[in-house]
Amino acid sequence: MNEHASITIRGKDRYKSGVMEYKKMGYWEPDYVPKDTDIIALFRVTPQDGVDPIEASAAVAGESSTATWTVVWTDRLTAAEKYRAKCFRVDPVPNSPGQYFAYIAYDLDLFENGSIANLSASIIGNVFGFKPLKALRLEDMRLPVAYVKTFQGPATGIVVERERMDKFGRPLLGATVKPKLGLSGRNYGRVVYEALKGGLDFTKDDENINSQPFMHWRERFLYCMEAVNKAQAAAGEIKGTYLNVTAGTMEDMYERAEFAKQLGSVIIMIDLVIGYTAIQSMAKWARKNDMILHLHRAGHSTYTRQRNHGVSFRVIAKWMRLAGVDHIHAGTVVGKLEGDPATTRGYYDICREDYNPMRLEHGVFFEQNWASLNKMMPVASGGIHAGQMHQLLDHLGEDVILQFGGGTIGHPMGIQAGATANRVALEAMILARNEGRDYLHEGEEILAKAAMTCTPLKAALETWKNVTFNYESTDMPDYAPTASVSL
Ligand SMILES: O=C(COP(=O)(O)O)[C@H](O)[C@H](O)COP(=O)(O)O
Ligand SMILES: [Mg+2]
Repeated sequence: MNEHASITIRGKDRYKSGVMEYKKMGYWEPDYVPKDTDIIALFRVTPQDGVDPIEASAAVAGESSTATWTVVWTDRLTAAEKYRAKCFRVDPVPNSPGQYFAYIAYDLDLFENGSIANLSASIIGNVFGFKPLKALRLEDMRLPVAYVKTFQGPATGIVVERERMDKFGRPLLGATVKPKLGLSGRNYGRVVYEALKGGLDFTKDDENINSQPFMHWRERFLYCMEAVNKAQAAAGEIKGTYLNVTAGTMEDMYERAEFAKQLGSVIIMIDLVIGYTAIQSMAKWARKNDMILHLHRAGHSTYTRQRNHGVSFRVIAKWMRLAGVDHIHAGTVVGKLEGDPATTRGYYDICREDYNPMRLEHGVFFEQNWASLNKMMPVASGGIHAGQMHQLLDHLGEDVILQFGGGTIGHPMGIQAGATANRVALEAMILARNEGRDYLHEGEEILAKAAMTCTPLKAALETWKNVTFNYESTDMPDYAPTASVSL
């Protein structure tokens, strides 16, 4: 579609009152070469029937930067040509009739330093409800170094987290306390103790555990930290439990975080639903208070899952690395929740690399320099169990937290046994990898051998051997190896 030349109306006709197509107002500039300092957004645009894709894409550029539905003379009081976002490329989406990838460049001056709220108010502000579009999805963004550097980035980062936790050379292990709701503080603390004593590094609150009538937050924090301290003493290892400080107000969250710190917790937790500004505030608090900050992505699937509308999780992962969380739920591939292997790989790369090359096969459309921002630890959680250890290590690598909630607490011999099964399975797999074995293909054999001297692992493998979640993914990269979609 790039054969189209610029059709911007220039001179005095440009500012005549009335309605003018966005592509004529200067929001379609196919010759524009993005500057190193520009923010670039890639949208998947599905125009209404009969709407020109270029005009639809120019409208997205317009409505996400300076434009409104009619010409306004006040544009002339500004550096309008600079401030207009410019759609510079529109490509049909491979194998998806009626959908187009629109590349839009935004001048850095349009954004406030260090504010996801401000960035998102432009990029995903009004445009998603625009009538000429049937659907719209923000697929990816390129964030210039000059902008990245205005953010704090992860409060602690993978390297320092490993040093503080004294865990090296293997994924970390965790478990979400189950049932999600209803346990009293004392029973909750028992689950934490058993899981940590049995061999896990972390336990965690679930996304919807805050301060309910059956267990107020102080009860939970007190019993959890008692459990952490006892388990550390018993195991001789450093342990932690993510205390969820999510609450209705910032004041309440700070109060809960301060109490967690006072009790000696190394980590606190927040949910994505608290909002970008609250996340950034908690990240600053975490950096100041030497606390690891875990983010549960609760709510994300309402807008990340469908391929034609919403915001890709890869964009949310980028925003969260800027915002400064240390952990982020990023998918398991093999577990119970949405997660195509290639797309998930893309998310993990965004968390863990210093520099992301463009990898269309993983859904990563832009190279991204992270400019020394710390790395985020991805968290794999949701329907995973010890029998998948070889696949988890192969898909997700070493810098990851593997979290088995049901896969620890549901063990037939009890919670400690469930934790031990996971720890032994992981260590057996790491040893096999370090010995140079083809652990992916020999995985079942490696686990079976380890289970000969570990009854808890034997029981785990027997209980969950047939549990798989093989459903078609809804979100996969749209990648045609022959199409040229590089910038
Ligand atoms: O409670 C769990 C997992 O429990 P279990 O281990 O018993 O399945 C987490 O909230 C989800 O994994 C979140 O999903 P995601 O990590 O995809 O955001
Ligand atoms: Mg949960």
